[in-house]
Amino acid sequence: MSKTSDPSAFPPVFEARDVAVHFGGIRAVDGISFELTSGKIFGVLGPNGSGKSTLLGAMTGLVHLTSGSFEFHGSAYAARSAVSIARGGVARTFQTVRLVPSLTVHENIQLAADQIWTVDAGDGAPLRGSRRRRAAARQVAHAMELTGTAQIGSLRPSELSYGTQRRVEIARAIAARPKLLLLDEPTAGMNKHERREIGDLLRSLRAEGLTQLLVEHDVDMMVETCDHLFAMNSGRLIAEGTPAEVVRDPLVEEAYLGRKAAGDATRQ
Ligand SMILES: Nc1ncnc2c1ncn2[C@@H]1O[C@H](COP(=O)(O)OP(=O)(O)OP(=O)(O)O)[C@@H](O)[C@H]1O
Repeated sequence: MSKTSDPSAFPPVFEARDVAVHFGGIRAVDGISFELTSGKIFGVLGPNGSGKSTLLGAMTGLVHLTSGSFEFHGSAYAARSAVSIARGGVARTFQTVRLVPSLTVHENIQLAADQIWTVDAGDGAPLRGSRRRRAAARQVAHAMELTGTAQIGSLRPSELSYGTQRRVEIARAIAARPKLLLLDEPTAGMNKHERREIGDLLRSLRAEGLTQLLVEHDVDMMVETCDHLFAMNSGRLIAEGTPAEVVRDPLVEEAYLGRKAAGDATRQ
């Protein structure tokens, strides 16, 4: 159980129970359980190939579970399609930028809102016509404001720095008005300044109550940004707790931090 949760006061937003994803003989995710509670930033640390992206893929319906189950706001969803999971409120960004090159920033962000906005936030009634368009436009404007992309709405992805493209991707995910946002290495390829900006952005999303699960290799950023960390190795959860606890865990040091340090030394 997540140490950040008090089950009686805050039922989990998301629960994974003994989840496994096998590709033939490869146990990419090998029987892990965890809970995500509301309005916090959770992080997943782990060396290359430890199963982090496969886990996010399974959580978003892009990868089939071999066994185990997920619950989102108390409802099972392992068998649902990726589209229905997204419509249900789980959004994600990918390791590589996936913006549509021929569309402007605004159009890219609008795309997500158009696909997702089918029901009213309050009463769940289907939204149609101008009501639907107005609701989507409000959410697009809000996502662009939050991510600092409002001033670049008319530009195309090729005119933006890599870091800004990543921010547009986050804006697109937020425009789908998720209840849970999964971020796969959002700061990959960014400089220190851009990484700090992304950290600030994730904290401002947390202040709005958005639950987030972040996969990152930048340990400093994870420690600064996350409320609770999970550490994976060879498809298994080897530690969880506060960032300070997890980075000091001997199993994590051996599996991830030690190996990274050795790798860094090799490259120098
Ligand atoms: N579609 C697939 N078919 C076969 N094997 C796969 C597939 N996807 C992932 N794997 C394997 O599953 C394991 C976990 O991979 P995964 O990409 O989830 O790790 P990761 O922790 O996200 O790694 P990285 O940090 O490098 O992105 C690896 O051994 C990988 O080669």
